[in-house]
Amino acid sequence: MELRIGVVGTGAIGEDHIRRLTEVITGATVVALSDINEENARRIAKKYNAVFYKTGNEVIWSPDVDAVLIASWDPTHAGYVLECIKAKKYVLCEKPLATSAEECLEIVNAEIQGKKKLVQVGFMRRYDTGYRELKEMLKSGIIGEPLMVHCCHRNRIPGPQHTTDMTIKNSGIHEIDVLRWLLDEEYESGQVLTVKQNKNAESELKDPQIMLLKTKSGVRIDVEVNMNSHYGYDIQCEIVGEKGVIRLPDPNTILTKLSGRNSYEIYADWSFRFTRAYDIEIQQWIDSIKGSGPVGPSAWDGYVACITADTLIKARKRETIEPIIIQPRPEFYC
Ligand SMILES: NC(=O)C1=CN([C@@H]2O[C@H](COP(=O)(O)OP(=O)(O)OC[C@H]3O[C@@H](n4cnc5c(N)ncnc54)[C@H](O)[C@@H]3O)[C@@H](O)[C@H]2O)C=CC1
Ligand SMILES: O=C1[C@@H](O)[C@H](O)[C@@H](O)[C@H](O)[C@H]1O
Repeated sequence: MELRIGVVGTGAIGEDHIRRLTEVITGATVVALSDINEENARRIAKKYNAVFYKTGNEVIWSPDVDAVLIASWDPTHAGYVLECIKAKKYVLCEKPLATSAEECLEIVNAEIQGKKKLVQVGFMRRYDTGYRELKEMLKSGIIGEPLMVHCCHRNRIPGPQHTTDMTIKNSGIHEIDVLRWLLDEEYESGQVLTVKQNKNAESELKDPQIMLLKTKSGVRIDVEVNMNSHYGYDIQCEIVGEKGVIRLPDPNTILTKLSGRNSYEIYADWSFRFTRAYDIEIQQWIDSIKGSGPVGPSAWDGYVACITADTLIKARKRETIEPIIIQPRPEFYC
């Protein structure tokens, strides 16, 4: 049975997910889409033989749509996810789940009231081969207990209208989620350092920033989130354990030997770096919702990531170390 998918938001990743659902993923067809950029959405609808709807809610409530993928701007996510829960439809929402922890809790409570897990959040790094291997190695105990984690999240240039808070809530939120998943424990406290300003950054944008996190067991984490690396998209993660160190591999690009140099390509952005992870994420989402329901990052994971990001933003503004206070996890998400 082909699952009929509606897509809300057909910008960069929305269009890429539509291509993926059409050309790579099996068992699903994009039948409907919407975007406030009507001209672009109509172009994509024509290209993929889907129906254009004027509003996202029309896509969500359409009887021709079985499940929804949300890839519109961050502040629109919560409203659309709540609408999907009302319509009792499965939804894969790009990260962040919402732009505040309060909105995330509203989603969590609506899902619990509906008595059915419908929501998955687009934390695709959990599907990246490198991160999965790191998790397996940590579990094997080969490096002993993890003690420290050093990460870099470097973007070549920021997207339009990128703000200082978004560096944490839109970009750094990937590390917030994936490190909690890797280490399999919650955070205790967080802090953000701003550093000497990159003069290539827009003047209002504090860039780069360093997120510092401490987990409940005492693991210390530092993450450089840099929106203006200029040289490329570069994701690094090194875990220092009691007996050794493990490190996320760089993407497997071709080694070129030319003019007296060895060189590897560095990808320009996330769409190249995580292509395979998105493919696996979406295929597993489709397969799971045809079966007993989503098994990927839940609305609860979306909430924990968001409250952590909110706390880090507060810590940066106050120049303090802030406790990360997470509500008790409801039985529904255990
Ligand atoms: N998992 C990942 O690695 C990535 C996730 N994302 C997430 O995906 C979302 C979209 O990001 P991009 O595609 O890079 O941005 P984009 O700006 O290229 O596309 C966003 C689209 O949303 C549309 N939109 C805005 N308000 C809307 C509304 N009320 N209803 C319907 N459409 C609306 C815009 O017109 C635009 O076409 C963001 O939430 C972002 O955080 C983006 C890139 C990578
Ligand atoms: O989610 C993503 C973007 O929205 C974000 O802006 C980038 O910084 C991330 O690396 C990318 O994965």
